[in-house]
Order: sequence, then C-alpha cells, then structure tokens
Amino acid sequence: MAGIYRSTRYVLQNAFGSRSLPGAVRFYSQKPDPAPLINVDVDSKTGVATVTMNSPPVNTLNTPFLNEMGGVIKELEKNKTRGLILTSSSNSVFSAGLDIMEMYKAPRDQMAVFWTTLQNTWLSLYRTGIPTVAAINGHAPAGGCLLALSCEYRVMVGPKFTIGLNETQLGIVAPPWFLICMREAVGPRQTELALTSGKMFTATEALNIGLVDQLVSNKEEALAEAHKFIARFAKIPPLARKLTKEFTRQEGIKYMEEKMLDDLETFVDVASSPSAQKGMEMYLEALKKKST
Ligand SMILES: CCCCCCCCCCC/C=C/C(=O)SCCNC(=O)CCNC(=O)[C@H](O)C(C)(C)COP(=O)(O)OP(=O)(O)OC[C@H]1O[C@@H](n2cnc3c(N)ncnc32)[C@H](O)[C@@H]1OP(=O)(O)O
Repeated sequence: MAGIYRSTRYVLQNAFGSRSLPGAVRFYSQKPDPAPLINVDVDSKTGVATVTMNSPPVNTLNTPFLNEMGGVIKELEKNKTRGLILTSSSNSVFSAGLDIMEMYKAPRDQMAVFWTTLQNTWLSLYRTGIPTVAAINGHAPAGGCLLALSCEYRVMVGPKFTIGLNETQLGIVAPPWFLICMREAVGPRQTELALTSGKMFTATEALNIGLVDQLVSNKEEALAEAHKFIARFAKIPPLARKLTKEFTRQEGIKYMEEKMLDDLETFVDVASSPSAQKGMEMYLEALKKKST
C-alpha cells in the first residue's frame, strides 16, 4: 500500500506547475479557467497578496482546489510577495472544510491522492516564510478552521459566524496535525475541550479563547486589519522572520515531514471504514435536507 502512496506523492509533487507573475498585478492561478477557484490580487504599492477563495457555494477543499492553492503559494513565494491574506468571496462561508464527496464512497487510491494533496498544500501554507493572515468573513468549520489556524494571524468578522474543529460531531477524527494547529493557538486544555466535543465557537467565544486574534464587523475592516498586521514586519529581516516561524512551528512541520505516509494510511483506513462511511452518508443527508 505504501508503494502506491509514495508514487502518488511523487506525481502530485510534480504536478504543481509554475508561472511567472507579471509584476504586481492581478493574476489568476494555475489553469486558464474562466471561473478560477482562487483569485489572487497583489497590491502594487505594498506587495501584499489578497488570496480569495472563490469556489461556490461553500469553498470546500477538494483536490483541484487544493492543487490550485498549492500553486498559488508557490507562485507568491517565487515572487517574494510581502504578505498573504486569505479570505473568501462568499458572504457567509470562509470554507466548509474538506469536501466530503472526496471521501464518501471514493476508491482508496482517489482518497490517497486527495489526502496527499491536502497534506502538501497545508504544509506549504503552514510553513511559508510569507506573513499570512486569515480574514475570516464567514463560517469556518473543520478544514476551514484548519486553513485559518495555519495562518499567523486571524481576524474574524463577527458576531454571526462560527469557527471550530467539529470533526467528532461527524463521527470522524481530526488528525494530529489539525490538533497541533489548534493547540498552538489556544493551548492544550482548550484544545481537548473543543475537539472532544467538536465545538463550533461563535466569533466572540473564539476571541475569548484565542482561536482568533481580532473581531471586526465586516470584510473591509478584516482586510484593513490584516494589512496592518503584515505591515508590522516591514522592518524585520525576512530570513530571521522565516526561521523564527519555522522554529515556532517545528512540531507541526516535523509531524508532517516524518509521519506523512503513516498519516495517509491511517486516513484512508479510517475514512473508508464502514462506520466512517455511514457517518458521512448521514451527514450529507442532513446537509441536503437543510438546504432544501
Ligand atoms: C491520523 C488519524 C487520521 C484519521 C482521520 C480520518 C477521518 C478524516 C477526517 C478528516 C478531517 C475532516 C475535516 C473536514 O473538514 S470534514 C468537513 C466538515 N465540514 C462541515 O462540517 C461543514 C458542513 N457544512 C455546513 O455546515 C454548511 O454547509 C455551512 C455552514 C458551511 C454553510 O451553510 P449554507 O447554508 O450556506 O450552505 P449549505 O449547507 O446549504 O451547503 C451548500 C451546498 O454545499 C454542500 N456542502 C456543504 N459543506 C460541504 C462539505 N464539507 N463537503 C461537501 N459538500 C458540502 C451542501 O450539501 C449543499 O449542497 P447542495 O446544494 O447540493 O444541497
């Protein structure tokens, strides 16, 4: 089994195409798609990129989306972008997390490609030397929360949106690297309390436990505060900053570098188990009922 996963990873690692940015202008990532999943807008004065997830209806994280995100981060690094602000084009959802359709009734090799892409893209975002901020302008459950936690600073639009690692409510388990990200933000006690119950926090609750750093009342304010955070690093030498970030995040980085294949195998085994599949089926049905 590990052989399949290793070759899958090889293919994926070579699948991130690259393309030069034509200076500080707007560009769309990866494929010349009339409806890109992610828009990137680089401010020509500050060199800060606003990366807007634009995969309606709820920015689920599936393989094409994650591949595109990985490509975007690579491009921004190559172009020495000064900052990355992650936000959503939706008025109510930052990201609904992993696309359950990538896991529900999916063949094991498809699940493996999906998970490997998630692992690689997460690691790129989590460890990038570019200062990162999540401008959370909508709900951010599970993988949506992970995306926000992988950034260095979180500004959330309140009060009506929610955020959290709710996996246990779905009968699935947040892997250790999700948990490490949460623990880095809120500490071990709050992590255990939050994850064992799968709690979704209101924006105010999230601020109170340190899951987010700032509350604002709309997206424009969130973007303005995100720019302010990035401006703090104007006079900090980039290499010193990057290495300090790596040292601070070494637990998560080490976990992924050393345990990537074990994590992948565990994921495929757990996600394809009859009980996890039943749980996903019921959850999808509940989501569908809610939306009709
Ligand atoms: C080492 C140990 C490893 C073990 C690991 C094994 C197990 C793997 C676990 C991995 C961790 C998982 C992480 C995840 O991210 S799982 C996904 C969790 N996400 C959610 O719970 C969010 C679900 N969605 C919602 O709550 C709402 O959609 C939301 C509040 C985000 C927005 O609500 P809104 O009313 O605006 O929109 P709708 O609910 O009507 O949704 C619109 C359509 O989108 C579909 N949808 C929503 N979320 C998902 C999703 N995550 N995946 C797939 N599809 C989704 C929804 O069904 C609607 O579809 P239709 O329009 O067709 O009805």
